[in-house]
Amino acid sequence: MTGNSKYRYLFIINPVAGISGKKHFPEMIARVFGEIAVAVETCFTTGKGNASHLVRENWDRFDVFVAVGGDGTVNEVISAVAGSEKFFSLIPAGSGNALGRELGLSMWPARALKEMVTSQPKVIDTGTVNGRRFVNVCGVGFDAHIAGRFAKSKLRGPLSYVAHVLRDFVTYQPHWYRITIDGKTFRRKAFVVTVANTSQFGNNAFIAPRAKVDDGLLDICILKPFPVGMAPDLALRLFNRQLDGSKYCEYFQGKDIQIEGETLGYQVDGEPFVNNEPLHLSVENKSLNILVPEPTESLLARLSLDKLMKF
Ligand SMILES: Nc1ncnc2c1ncn2[C@@H]1O[C@H](COP(=O)(O)OP(=O)(O)OP(=O)(O)O)[C@@H](O)[C@H]1O
Repeated sequence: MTGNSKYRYLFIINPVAGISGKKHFPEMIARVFGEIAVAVETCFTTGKGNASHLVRENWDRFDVFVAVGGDGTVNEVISAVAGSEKFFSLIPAGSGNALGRELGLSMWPARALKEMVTSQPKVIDTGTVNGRRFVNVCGVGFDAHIAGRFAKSKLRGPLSYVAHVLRDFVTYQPHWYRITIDGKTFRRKAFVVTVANTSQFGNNAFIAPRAKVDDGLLDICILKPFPVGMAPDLALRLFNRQLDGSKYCEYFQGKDIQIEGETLGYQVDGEPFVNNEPLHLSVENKSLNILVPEPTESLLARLSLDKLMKF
């Protein structure tokens, strides 16, 4: 028996997240968790918004709501759990898996599930944008453009992201934005303006390398227009946690951010939205109880990969 045996778990599985089938998940979850938790149930989402609905519908029956899917599923579950005494957890099974990677979880669902048995409680920050909750990143510009493309695409998985980026980044036109960070306002033409609670878009693309999920701050990365020839250097920096060292990047930290612009399609944890109002973003310090295993080999593997890439 572990300390987690006192909890009642609801696993909310998105059947279309990522590229792997999910039909075997309920059986796998019952096998691993059946004997150690007070109660374990699984359910499948039926469409957009359904994961939040499933949390609310089952609120009193469970202590831990587990998202099984990608960052869109995570966003829907955390939106219903944040600010309460209930716990959130996740099995990364999507295309980008930004939060799972940030927390050092295994990208192999079966392994992540086994590691979850020994999870420890932690409290992390979330952000809000015009009243909508996010846990990873929110942004305007090229990332929002790609989120829109990806949402319409039938192909999922990391390679689908790469294909969209390669197809559109040469022709994408940067826009002007009026940005206010903790009361200081300035204008910038930008390829991307990202406001980040965690350091990455997903797939270890570190748009905000200094971001920490529990520091009470949002990190703002402004990627200015750059010559096409600089794309390989910026891509290398993105995956090597060094984007903030580029002369095309301006980097800030703050708690209260406003973004105004003519074109304000934006993305929230990878999901696209259209908006005609200025975006108001703020951090909610220590607003989400999570249950995750201590970072082990999966995080260590990532760290040693980072070290290798520096040589
Ligand atoms: N049964 C369903 N049928 C169709 N879409 C669904 C269903 N359940 C959930 N969705 C939607 O699927 C979308 C994609 O899910 P999710 O973001 O978890 O996976 P992903 O996009 O593959 O991974 P990532 O966000 O990590 O890149 C979300 O917008 C979610 O609302």
